[in-house]
Amino acid sequence: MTSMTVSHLSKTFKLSRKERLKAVDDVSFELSSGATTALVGESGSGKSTIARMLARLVKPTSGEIRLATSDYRKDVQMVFQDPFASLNPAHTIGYCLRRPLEIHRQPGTAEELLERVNLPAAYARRYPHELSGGQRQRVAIARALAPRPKVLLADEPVSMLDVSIRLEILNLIDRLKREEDLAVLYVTHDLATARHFARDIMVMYRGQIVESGPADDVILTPGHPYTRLLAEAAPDPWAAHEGEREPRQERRTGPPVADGCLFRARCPYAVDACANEIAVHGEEHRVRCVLRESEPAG
Ligand SMILES: Nc1ncnc2c1ncn2[C@@H]1O[C@H](COP(=O)(O)OP(=O)(O)OP(=O)(O)O)[C@@H](O)[C@H]1O
Repeated sequence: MTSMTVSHLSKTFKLSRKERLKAVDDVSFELSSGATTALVGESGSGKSTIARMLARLVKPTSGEIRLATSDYRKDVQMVFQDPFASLNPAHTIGYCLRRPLEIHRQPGTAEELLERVNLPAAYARRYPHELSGGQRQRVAIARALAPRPKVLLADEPVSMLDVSIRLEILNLIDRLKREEDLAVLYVTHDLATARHFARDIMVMYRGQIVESGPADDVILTPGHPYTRLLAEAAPDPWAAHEGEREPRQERRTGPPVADGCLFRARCPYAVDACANEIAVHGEEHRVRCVLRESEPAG
């Protein structure tokens, strides 16, 4: 069942009097209950801006976000990248978890929420600084679940955690998704976990979704040259820390590209037609590339 429908969503940041940055450019997709959708792409491609618009932390420039249910504040919750910044150090874990229960008038206790994320109930009396990064992220997940949301936005939920515990946290989100029938948006630059945990993958490049479809199709038979590049360059997901992240994409403040494929300057297969308006090909597995017509994925 569709939980959230995103239509023609765009965000342009005003950098100065003259400079504008199109961080998200006409993006449409749906999130379904009981399914994880991954949003992948290199740093600066606009993934977080999409998640933050869905969480109502950033106002869209245009487009529409429609929720199947009526209580947006309760039904859409977010887990952030940094578990050290997301919990107020002045309050106990119990307080952090009881607040959303009270605000959203939900039954249950902080201790029950802790058990749902495999932490001892006694942790309710502890303070955030007494917990490890992974334990804090479990608390952040428990807090997000307290209002019994329909949609969970997970923005790089494990990229700041120790490699050794990343899978545990992703498995936890996966279990909760099944148990609570949640629609999960998993924002990541890690293709391996995207393929493992997501039903569908959307690939972003410079604010646009250049490819989307069932996870295995997108990863095993990528149709867009950019997805192929990402798949070939994919770092070992369990290696070291974030030091090996790709360089941020150069900012897009130059003269706007009127039409055509934004990847064409970097694309080894670019042809003249890439400068024209690019149609999206395919129904379930969609690819925004002119070559798609003559050269099917594979
Ligand atoms: N508040 C803001 N003001 C101006 N520019 C912004 C703002 N927020 C994001 N941007 C810019 O928008 C672009 C997209 O950023 P965004 O954080 O969405 O990318 P991302 O794909 O999530 O990258 P990362 O993986 O590094 O988080 C970047 O060029 C970024 O510098």
